[in-house]
Amino acid sequence: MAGTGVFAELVDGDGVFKYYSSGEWKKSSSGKSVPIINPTTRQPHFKVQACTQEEVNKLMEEAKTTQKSWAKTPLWKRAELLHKAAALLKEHKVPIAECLVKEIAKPAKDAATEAVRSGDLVSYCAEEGVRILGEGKFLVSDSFPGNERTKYCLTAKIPLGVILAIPPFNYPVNLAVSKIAPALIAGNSIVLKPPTQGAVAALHMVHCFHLAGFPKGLISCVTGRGSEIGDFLTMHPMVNCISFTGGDTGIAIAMKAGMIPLQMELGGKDACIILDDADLDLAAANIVKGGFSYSGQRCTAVKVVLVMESVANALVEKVKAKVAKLTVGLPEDDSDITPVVTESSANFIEGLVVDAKQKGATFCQEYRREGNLIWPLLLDNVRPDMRIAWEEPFGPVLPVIRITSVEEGIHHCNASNFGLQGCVFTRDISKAILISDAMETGTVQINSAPARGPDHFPFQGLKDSGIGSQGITNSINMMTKIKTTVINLPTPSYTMG
Ligand SMILES: NC(=O)c1ccc[n+]([C@@H]2O[C@H](COP(=O)([O-])OP(=O)(O)OC[C@H]3O[C@@H](n4cnc5c(N)ncnc54)[C@H](O)[C@@H]3O)[C@@H](O)[C@H]2O)c1
Repeated sequence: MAGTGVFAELVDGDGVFKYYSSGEWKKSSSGKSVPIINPTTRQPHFKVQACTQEEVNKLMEEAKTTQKSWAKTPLWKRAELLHKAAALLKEHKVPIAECLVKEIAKPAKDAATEAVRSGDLVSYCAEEGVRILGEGKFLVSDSFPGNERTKYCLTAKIPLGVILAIPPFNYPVNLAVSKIAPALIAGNSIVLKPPTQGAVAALHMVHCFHLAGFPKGLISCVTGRGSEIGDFLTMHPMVNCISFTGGDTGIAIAMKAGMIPLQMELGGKDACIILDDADLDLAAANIVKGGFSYSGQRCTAVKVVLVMESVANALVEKVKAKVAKLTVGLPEDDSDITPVVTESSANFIEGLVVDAKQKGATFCQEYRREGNLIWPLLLDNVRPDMRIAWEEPFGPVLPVIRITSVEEGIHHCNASNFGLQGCVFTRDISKAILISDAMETGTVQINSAPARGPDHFPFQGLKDSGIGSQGITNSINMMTKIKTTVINLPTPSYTMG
C-alpha cells in the first residue's frame, strides 16, 4: 500500500508526504501542504509538502556540488545503480500503481504497466548510456584545406550540470524517469518537480532511486504548486537545463528561461487521415484505442479524424460500434473510461462539447457527465469553425471532419499550431509516404495510431508541440555538451600502417 512498508518513511506524523533532499525525506518548514484530489471521489486523498524557496535554494546548492563528484563516477558504476533502481521500480509496481489510480484515475492495469515500462526505460537507458557515452570522436587537421596533420582533436560528451525535470500529470512516473535516467547516466544531477496530481506516485518512484543507493543530494524532489514555486525553479540560476513535459505552460517557461538548453514536450492535436482505400476495421480499432485510451488524456491521442467522404459513413458506424463497447466507471475496476483529472478539466471539455452542439455537430452518442466522469463521445460532421476542430480536449471526446480530398486533410493538419504526431490509413504505401512527408508533425504513423513508444524511438513535436527530440538516445545526447581537447604536434605526422 502507498506510504507503508519500505515507503513508510515518506509520510510525516500528520499523514503528509515528505519531499526529498540531501538523500533524506523531509518536512517543509512552511508547515503548509498541498492536497491531492482524487478525480473519482473529488475528495482530498493525499497531501504533499508545500516547499519554500529557501528549501529549493538548499537542494540546488547540493545538486550543484554533488554533480561534480558524480561526473567523476565511472560510467559502469552509474549504470549499475540505474539497473538497481529499475529493478526496485518493477518490484514496487503495486504501491506505485495504487497512487496512479487514486491521484490521476489511471485504470489499474495501465497504472501497473506504467511502473514496469518505467523500469524498462531506466535499464535501457543505462545500457544505451554506457555505449554512446563511452565513445567520442577523433579528428585530424589535414582534412580542412590549408592544414597539415599537426593537430589531433579529441571530442567527448560531458554533463550539463543540474537538470530540472518537470513532468505532467498523465504519466507522472514514466515521463519523470524519461528525464531522470538520461540525466544521471550522462553525469548530471537532477531536481524533480512532479505535477500536483501524480506527486505521490513520483515520490514513491524517487524512493526506489533512494533505495538503489545514489549519492546524497544527487537527486532531489521538491513538491508544491507549479504556479507558486514553478517560476522560482525554472528561472533559478543554478539550473543548467530544463526538461519539461506539459501544455502551454512550457511556452511561457521557454520565454522566461535563461541561456540554457531546453527540452520541451508540449501539447498536440494529432490528426488521423483515412483514405478511401483504407482497411476500415484496422482504422476504427486504432481510432478507438488512440482516441479513448486513458480517456483521451494522452499527448499522442488521436484528437481529430479526417476521413474521406466516400468511406465516412462506414467508418463512423464501425467506430460507434466499438465506442459502445467501452466500459465507463472506476479506475479501480480497470474501466476503459475513467474520470478526467480535475473538475476544471471536465468543465473545459464540456465547453468544447457545448460549442460543437451550438454549431451543429452530429452527436453519435448522447453527451453524459457525472462529476469528472465523461462518457465517450464521437462528434461527426465537425467543421473548422468549431473549437473542437483545433483545441486539445484532453478528454474522451473525438471530432470527425469529413474531407473530399487528401489535400484538404493535409491542409487541416498543417494549419494547426501543434505538430506532435499524425497518422494515415491507406493500403497504398507510396501515397502514405507522400502524405507523411507533407504532414508538418514530428512523427507520422502509417496504419497505426500515434504513439510515443517504444521509448527508444525518437519523439519530437514541431511548432507549439515542442523543442528538441526525445527518446532514450536523443535525451542522453541532449543532456550533454561537447568538450574538445586538441593535441598540437611540432611537426606534421601521418599515421602509417
Ligand atoms: N509532448 C509530450 O510528450 C507530452 C506528453 C504528455 C503530456 N503532454 C501535454 O501535457 C498536457 C497535460 O499535462 P498537464 O496538465 O500536467 O500540463 P501542465 O502544463 O499544466 O503542467 C505540466 C507541469 O508543469 C508544472 N507547472 C505548472 N505551472 C508551472 C510553472 N509556472 N513553472 C513550472 N512548472 C509549472 C505542473 O505542476 C506540471 O508538473 C497536455 O497538453 C499534453 O498534450 C505532452
